[in-house]
Amino acid sequence: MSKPSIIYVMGVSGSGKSTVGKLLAENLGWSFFDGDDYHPNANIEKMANGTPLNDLDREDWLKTLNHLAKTYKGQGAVIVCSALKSKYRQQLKDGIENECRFLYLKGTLQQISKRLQARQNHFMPPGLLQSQFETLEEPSNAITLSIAKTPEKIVAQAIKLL
Ligand SMILES: Nc1ncnc2c1ncn2[C@@H]1O[C@H](COP(=O)(O)OP(=O)(O)O)[C@@H](O)[C@H]1O
Ligand SMILES: O=C(O)[C@H](O)[C@@H](O)[C@H](O)[C@H](O)COP(=O)(O)O
Repeated sequence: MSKPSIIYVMGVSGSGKSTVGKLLAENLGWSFFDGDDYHPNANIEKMANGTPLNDLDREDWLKTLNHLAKTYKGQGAVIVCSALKSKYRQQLKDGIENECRFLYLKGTLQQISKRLQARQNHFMPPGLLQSQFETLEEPSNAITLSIAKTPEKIVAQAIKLL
C-alpha cells in the first residue's frame, strides 16, 4: 500500500485516540482534527446524559469527517474518530480508500476503565464504556497497537508501520 495522507485514529472512548492522535500529527507535521469537536450538540448531550449514540446519530457526523478527510487528502491529516463499526469505517473511507489508513488503539475494558475514571473535564461518562465495547467491531486491516505503552512509544511504532 502506498503512503497514506489521512490517518484515522480509532478505538473506544478513553483508548487514547486524542492523546496519541495529537502527538502523531505533531511528529508527522500534519493537521490534527478531533472527531469529538464535530459532533452536533444533541449527540454530546445524549452521551453526557449516559445514552449511547445509535447509527442514525452517527450518520451525519461520519459524513462530516469523511468530507474533512477528502479536503485534506494529499496534505496530511490525523483524524480522531471512534469508528466502532465496520460500516462506519466504510463511510469514513468513501472516495479515499487508497489514501487513508486506520490506526486502532486496542485495550481492555479494565485498562481503559481506570483511565476514564481518572480523566477530568470530559463530557463522556465512564459508564458508557461497556456499550462502546459492545458496539466495537474490531478492524482486521488496521494498524493495531496496544495501549499499554506510553503515547510516545505508540506513536514511534505507528510511524514505523505506516
Ligand atoms: N498510552 C497512554 N498511557 C497512559 N495514559 C494514557 C495513554 N493514552 C491516553 N492516556 C490517558 O487516558 C485518558 C484517555 O485518553 P484520551 O486521549 O482522552 O482518549 P480518547 O480520545 O480515546 O477518549 C486521558 O486521561 C489520557 O491522558
Ligand atoms: O461514536 C461514538 O459513540 C462516540 O464518538 C464515542 O465513541 C466517542 O468516543 C465520544 O465522542 C467520546 O469521546 P472520547 O472518545 O474522547 O471519550
